[in-house]
Amino acid sequence: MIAPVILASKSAARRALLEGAGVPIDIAVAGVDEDAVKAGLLAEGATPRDVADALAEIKALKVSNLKPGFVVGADQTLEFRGRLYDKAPTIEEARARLKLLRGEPHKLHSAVVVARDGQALWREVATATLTMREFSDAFLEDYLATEGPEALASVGCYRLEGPGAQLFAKVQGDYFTILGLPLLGLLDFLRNNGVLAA
Ligand SMILES: Nc1nc2c(ncn2[C@@H]2O[C@H](COP(=O)(O)OP(=O)(O)OP(=O)(O)O)[C@@H](O)[C@H]2O)c(=O)[nH]1
Repeated sequence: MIAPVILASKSAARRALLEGAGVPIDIAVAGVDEDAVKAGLLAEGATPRDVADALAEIKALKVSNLKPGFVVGADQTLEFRGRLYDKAPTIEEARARLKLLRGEPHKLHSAVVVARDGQALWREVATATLTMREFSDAFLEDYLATEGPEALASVGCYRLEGPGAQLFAKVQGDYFTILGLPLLGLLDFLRNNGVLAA
């Protein structure tokens, strides 16, 4: 029996991706004050991509100092016109966000870091570019009524694998990256380190 990998994330999508791929995992939420870290990094001029990488590392390192074995930390940031956007806290803000992104391309930066015993061993940051179509206000209201609080759980106010697919004209990038985890590189690391069969 191989030791489970620890996923330092509360993300249901990340858990589903790993368990769906057959990776035995335990969950340990890092409890990092992400807003404070993000504000500090942005004040120093960090890019949205850098912020995702740094947060993934902080979460992985924090849990790896507490628990043995491989610890996976992850983070995803949304970049629109060079600016980082966080999850929308309310449906009203989700509405405003989707109207902002309507008809335009935005980027999702998904970072993953594997750590063990307080040391980062491997990392990857992958970026996808998604272009929303010019959906109507009426469509948006139906979408928000259908998606409800789920729209607040993801950084772009959508689940690509769900009703969110109807928001898009074009998607360029890796599906797993969009859902929040550069999975294929992580699976490669796990195979190269004896966790998964090669
Ligand atoms: N199901 C789904 N989730 C998505 C999609 N795009 C982004 N997400 C989720 O949006 C969230 C991005 O926020 P993060 O701050 O990286 O992660 P989190 O959910 O807060 O969880 P932590 O790793 O504990 O920080 C992640 O849970 C992603 O899995 C998508 O298309 N589908």
